[in-house]
Amino acid sequence: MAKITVLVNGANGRMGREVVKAVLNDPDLSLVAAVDRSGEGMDAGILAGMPACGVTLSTDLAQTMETTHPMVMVDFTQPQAVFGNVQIALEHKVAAVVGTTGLSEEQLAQIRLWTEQNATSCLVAPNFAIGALLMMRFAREASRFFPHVEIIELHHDQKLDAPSGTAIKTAELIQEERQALQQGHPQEKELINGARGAAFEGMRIHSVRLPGLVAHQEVIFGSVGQTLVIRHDSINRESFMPGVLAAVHRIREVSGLIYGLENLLF
Ligand SMILES: NC(=O)C1=CN([C@@H]2O[C@H](COP(=O)(O)OP(=O)(O)OC[C@H]3O[C@@H](n4cnc5c(N)ncnc54)[C@H](OP(=O)(O)O)[C@@H]3O)[C@@H](O)[C@H]2O)C=CC1
Ligand SMILES: O=C(O)C1=N[C@H](C(=O)O)C[C@H](O)C1
Repeated sequence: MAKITVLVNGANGRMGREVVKAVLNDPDLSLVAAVDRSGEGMDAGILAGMPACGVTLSTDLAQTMETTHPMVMVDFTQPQAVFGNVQIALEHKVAAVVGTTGLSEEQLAQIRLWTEQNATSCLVAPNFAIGALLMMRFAREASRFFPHVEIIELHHDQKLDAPSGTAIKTAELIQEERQALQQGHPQEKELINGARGAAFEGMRIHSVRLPGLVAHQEVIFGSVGQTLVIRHDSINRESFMPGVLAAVHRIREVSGLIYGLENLLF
C-alpha cells in the first residue's frame, strides 16, 4: 500500500518536533515536507532528535505544497497563523490535521466551507491525548447529574492562548448536556478583576500558567455534601502522538470539517 505523504507545519516547535519524530517512526507514513518560520534549511529529523531524514525546513507553506504535493498537512503553529495555513492547505486539496488552538466559531464555519468547495477534509482537534478525550466525555456525562461545575486548566507558561482549547471544548460539551444554570451567588463581586475566572454559559474556567507543567485539566463538580473531580494529565508531548497518527491515517477517509478527535475515532 502507498504511504501517506505528510507535511508538518510548525516543525521546529515543541509539538512539531514530536510529530516529525512520530511520522518518521511510522512505516506507513512518509515525511515529504517540514515548514516553520524558524530553522530554515535545517534537517527536520535532526531537529527532532533523530538521524537526518533529508527533509529540510522551509518557510513558505504554499510554495512547499506546490513542490512536494503532500496528502496531509499536520499543523501545530500558533493561534494567529492557523486559519491562513488551513486555507492554503485546503485550497491545494491537502487534507488538514490541526492541533493548533484558538480558531473561532466563525473561522470553523469558514473552514467547513473550504472543505466543501475543495472536496477535502479537515480535523480540528483541541486535544489529541486519548485520556483527555475520555476526561471530556466523562465530564459531559457527569454534568447531567452534577450541573454545578468549574474547570481548571493548567499549562506551561509559554502557552499563548487562554483558556486552553481543551477547556473551551469541555465547557461546550458540558453546556450541550446539563440544564442551563448561572452558577455562583447572584451578588458575588470580584475584588480583583478576573478572580472568578472566565465566564462561559454560567460556568467558570480558570487558567494556570507555570514552568514545569505540560498540559493538565481538572473538572470539579459540586453537589450537596459531595464533590467529584475528573482530572487528566499529559506529562509529556508523546501523549498526543497516538491521536495525531490515528488522525493522519484516517483523515482522507472522511470529508468536510470534523471538530474533535472523538468524532473521527469513536
Ligand atoms: N491539540 C493538541 O493536542 C495540542 C495542541 N497544542 C497547540 O499547538 C500549538 C503549538 O503548540 P507548541 O508546539 O507548544 O508551540 P511552539 O511555539 O513550541 O511551536 C509552534 C511553532 O510554529 C512556528 N510558527 C508560528 N507561526 C508560524 C507560521 N505562520 N508558519 C509556520 N510556523 C509558524 C513557531 O515559530 P516561532 O517559535 O518563531 O514562533 C514555532 O516553531 C498551540 O496552539 C497549542 O495550544 C499543543 C499541544 C497539544
Ligand atoms: O498549548 C498546549 O500545550 C496545549 N494546547 C492544547 C489546548 O489548548 O487545549 C492541548 C493541550 O492542552 C496542550
